[in-house]
Amino acid sequence: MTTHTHAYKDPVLTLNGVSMSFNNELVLRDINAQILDITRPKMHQGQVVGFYGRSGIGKSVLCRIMAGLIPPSAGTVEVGLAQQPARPGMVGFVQQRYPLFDHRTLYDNLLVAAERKHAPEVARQHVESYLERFCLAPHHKKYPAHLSGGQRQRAAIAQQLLCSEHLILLDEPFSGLDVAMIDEVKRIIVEVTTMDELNTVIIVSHDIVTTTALADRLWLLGYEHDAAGALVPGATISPQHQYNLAEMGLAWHENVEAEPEFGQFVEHIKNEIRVSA
Ligand SMILES: Nc1ncnc2c1ncn2[C@@H]1O[C@H](COP(=O)(O)OP(=O)(O)OP(=O)(O)O)[C@@H](O)[C@H]1O
Repeated sequence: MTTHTHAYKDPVLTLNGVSMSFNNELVLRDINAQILDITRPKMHQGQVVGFYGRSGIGKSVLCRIMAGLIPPSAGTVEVGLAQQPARPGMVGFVQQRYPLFDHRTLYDNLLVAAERKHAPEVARQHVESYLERFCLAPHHKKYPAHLSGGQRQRAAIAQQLLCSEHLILLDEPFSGLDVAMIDEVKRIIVEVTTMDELNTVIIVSHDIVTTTALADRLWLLGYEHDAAGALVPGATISPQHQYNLAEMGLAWHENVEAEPEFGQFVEHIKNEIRVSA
């Protein structure tokens, strides 16, 4: 196992007693979790959090709460070094269908996002730099309908990064992609986290191997049982289901997936997911 030294600083995301009910049905129960800014020697790299759980357990609901799109029934979400309550637009949220404005070119889609945060001239510079970084420059005059699935996805990630405050949620970024595209999305996620030490990407995925290989931290949403063995209503992320891969020597590094400890850990996670619902 490779040892990678690291240190933690201030929080960049705090979930404080988050619960959510719909029509008296408790979906999420008392979630307490925190992501701290991580520093590594000679590296300015952010973090990737893999977020897992059985289908229908509440991952999308928690993402919408973290993105400030819906308020929780109880608890708070605080974002960024200033630890401000999450508001719409603060947290980038790339949903599966990659929503872009169909009647605007790719360039204009990105410019609208960048102008939410920057003055027009600075916004243009940011858009041009992101078009280059995400290999989208040759397509900047195209409308979303004329982009490939992968290009739309890269555009949606760039759009959310341009207007958000370092935190970005990706909902199933690997689903429906061929192996070459999965490699490309992985490269982009690594690129996003290496852009800025504060950049944090939360990946909701059923693709445990691909996501764990990229992750520094994992959250597993599941149910708990009471002392009598009965299921407690409402899914939560218990402390033992908040894994710190940096401390386990399994945080992202070249070819981590080839290491025997990685394979054993993935099997452990799969088993935990099987028994968590
Ligand atoms: N607006 C709503 N009103 C009522 N119930 C809702 C609402 N939104 C979500 N739910 C319920 O909350 C639960 C969790 O849904 P959610 O979409 O978060 O699951 P998920 O873990 O993202 O599932 P999947 O992996 O299949 O996408 C489901 O039972 C769903 O029906």
